[in-house]
Amino acid sequence: MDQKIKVFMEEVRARNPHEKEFLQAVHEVAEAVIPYIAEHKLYNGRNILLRLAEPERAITFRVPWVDDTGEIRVNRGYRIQMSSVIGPYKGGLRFHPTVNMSILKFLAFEQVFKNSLTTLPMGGGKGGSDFDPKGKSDREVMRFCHSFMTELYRHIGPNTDVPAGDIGVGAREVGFLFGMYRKISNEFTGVLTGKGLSWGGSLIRPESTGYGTVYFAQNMFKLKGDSFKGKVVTISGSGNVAQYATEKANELGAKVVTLSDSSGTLYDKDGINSEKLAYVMHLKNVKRGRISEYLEKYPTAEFFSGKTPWHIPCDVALPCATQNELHGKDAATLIENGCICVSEGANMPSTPKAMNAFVNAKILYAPGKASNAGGVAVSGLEMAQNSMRYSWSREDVDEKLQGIMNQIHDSCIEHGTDPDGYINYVRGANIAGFVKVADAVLAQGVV
Ligand SMILES: NC(=O)C1=CN([C@@H]2O[C@H](COP(=O)(O)OP(=O)(O)OC[C@H]3O[C@@H](n4cnc5c(N)ncnc54)[C@H](O)[C@@H]3O)[C@@H](O)[C@H]2O)C=CC1
Ligand SMILES: O=C(O)CCC(=O)C(=O)O
Repeated sequence: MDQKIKVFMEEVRARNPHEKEFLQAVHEVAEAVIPYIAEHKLYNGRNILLRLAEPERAITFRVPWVDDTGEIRVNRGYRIQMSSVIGPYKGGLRFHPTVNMSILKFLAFEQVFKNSLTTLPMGGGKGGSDFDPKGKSDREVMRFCHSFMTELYRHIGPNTDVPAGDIGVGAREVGFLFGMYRKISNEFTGVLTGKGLSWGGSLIRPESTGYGTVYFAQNMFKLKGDSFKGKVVTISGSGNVAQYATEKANELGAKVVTLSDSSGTLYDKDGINSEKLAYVMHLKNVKRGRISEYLEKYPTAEFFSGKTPWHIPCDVALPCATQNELHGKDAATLIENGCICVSEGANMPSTPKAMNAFVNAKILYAPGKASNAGGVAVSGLEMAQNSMRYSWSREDVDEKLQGIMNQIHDSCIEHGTDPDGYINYVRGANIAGFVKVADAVLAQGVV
């Protein structure tokens, strides 16, 4: 089997030689799915995974814009349309200086399997730009978003490709992007999700990724007769996903003691309660400051400059910042310190060594494509509400989100249970995500 995986990866590597993150994401899926294909004749000899590892379309484009000093700036825009076999391309836009083809292709590839897991009819895509919103004025961000959309609009549409937010793209950016799309297409359609409530957005979409990550962990605990009550939780990041994971973990009786950003980790041993979280939300979403500024208001907290949260002892770790932010040695430290559950809010935050360490230690470990699927799931519900020209209540959407997270958890159990009863959620998520897409690929022929 190792030989089959090696041969497959050689072919993918030959075509994408320098795309480290993309190759990492493909390898993780191949390790689970190639043995499964070998045991299921229906999928044998059809090169399904090879086809899924090649984007249907990868678009790059120039994004010129004018900064506040009048200087003309240029960034690169991207949209990777990975697979539309089970529905329109769906996935976020990331604005961050590290954005490149490898990162967006890994994200688009993950998105195909994640969206399949949600049970909703959505294909996979991802896009973005190397534009850095940090330190830019609202007007600069608006001019950039408008320019970005004047090219992107010709490649997307409510039945073709429906982008949303990701790192660096939140409610403000989605607003500017939607405004330009509406103007140049002369249509008001659900072409983006994560929209404002008064113009087609869904209740619970801002909360959904963070809440979903906690709901997934709650499911893992439930199976063991355990819960979040009294657990100490470390969270990385302090953006959208981290904020709402904190809110839900607090609500379930846990104590969240860390948040972070690219400058370091905030540690508040007394817990980041709802009052302190409101301060963080203002700091990050309105003031757009650094997490270290928390200490100006709550001076008993500590700040570890340049460090991630994983050295702080905890029962539960929720990585909610970015890819490869949790290394093998961090996983070893977490396990040594008694961590019993890791649920990923970010996409591929654990390196392969860290993933193996969690699985080998047989702790509860959920990979992002399962545990963070709540965000795109509620995006799918936003699309459904837009099509109906109707809005569901907060309770309705939250109940549907919980139902979807439960179903994803059940699919992982179905495909990931080891003979000794341990649930390998990595294998479970990859196989369950693959089966639905593979069946559609077979039904539709070589296209
Ligand atoms: N927003 C959504 O609905 C979804 C987001 N995700 C993933 O969740 C993660 C966080 O995304 P959001 O919270 O939406 O973005 P955001 O832009 O609101 O927040 C990103 C956070 O990550 C931190 N961060 C970014 N790069 C970092 C680095 N190199 N080192 C340390 N910290 C870093 C930022 O400081 C910030 O706190 C990403 O991996 C994203 O792909 C996954 C599913 C859905
Ligand atoms: O809501 C969406 O369409 C995208 C969410 C996303 O980017 C993700 O799941 O990583």
